[in-house]
Amino acid sequence: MSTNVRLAAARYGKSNVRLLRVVRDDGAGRQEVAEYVVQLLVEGEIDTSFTEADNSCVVATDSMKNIIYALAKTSPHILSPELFAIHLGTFILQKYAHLKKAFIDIEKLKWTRIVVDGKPHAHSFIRDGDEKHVTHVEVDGTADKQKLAVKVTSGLKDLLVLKSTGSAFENFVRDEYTTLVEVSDRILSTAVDLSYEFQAVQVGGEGDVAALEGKFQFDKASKSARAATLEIFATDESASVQASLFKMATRLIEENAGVTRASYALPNKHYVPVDMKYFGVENMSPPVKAEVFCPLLAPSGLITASASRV
Ligand SMILES: O=c1[nH]c(=O)c2[nH]c(=O)[nH]c2[nH]1
Repeated sequence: MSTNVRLAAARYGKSNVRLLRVVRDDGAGRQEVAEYVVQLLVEGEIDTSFTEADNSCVVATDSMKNIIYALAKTSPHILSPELFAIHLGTFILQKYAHLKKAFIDIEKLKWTRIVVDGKPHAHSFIRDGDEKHVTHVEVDGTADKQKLAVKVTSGLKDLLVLKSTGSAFENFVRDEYTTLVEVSDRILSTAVDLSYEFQAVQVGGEGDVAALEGKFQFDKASKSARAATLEIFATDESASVQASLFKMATRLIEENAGVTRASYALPNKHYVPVDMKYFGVENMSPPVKAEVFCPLLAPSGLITASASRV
């Protein structure tokens, strides 16, 4: 074995654990469903499994998958991806003394109630979009297993939006490399990738998990983040993706007291006006008020930024 190489970092677990949980409210004759894709990784006293082929410290990733399914059955928090992730991280660290940190990612798929005769149906749902609610939870029991440090970052991804006007892009750097014309009116389209961080908290055990919902109102934050994103996108007279992005992040932080930071990654999915003047059709009358556009698959711009509470 080499003497000048050491294990610098190690983390392992199960990814892509797919589950759907039915929650029955027989009294109300209603059912809820939650479909998740879960990843659970851990850190701790596991180095010898890498360096000495010692599996005695390895909780098998197969067992981790079983723990995810077992808690999906028993957890009172299953309908909240954030609370379920905290419950899962807390559970695994308190069960196994040698595991010190847990990292949980959950992607929640979209199932919206079908409306029949104007009323939401009791147990039928439609996948109405590719958009996913996501959460990333870090639980740290390094200092104290009865006082776990918890960090939650939630967000959404693959939310595809387009506006056909109300967007301009002017006054940018013009030099020998510039071919883009300035436009006062253009199509703006993006696939929103958003994440927002909550204040760090301490959790003693499963009993404390429910209290976090009262503190952070994860579900309300998720709805408010989505609404802030969509409403600013629609109503802002956009000077650029950059300027609209910062307005979205500002509103999100202002509306959610528990959120400390909001980060967006917004691809600028270009729609290019088709130039038809060569065959005598006026599509682009200055300043480029076009009506027929060609969607460009690639390349796209990519605008990213974070805003934080001061
Ligand atoms: O909103 C935009 N921001 C840019 O930085 C940029 N660059 C570009 O070519 N088009 C756009 N649009």
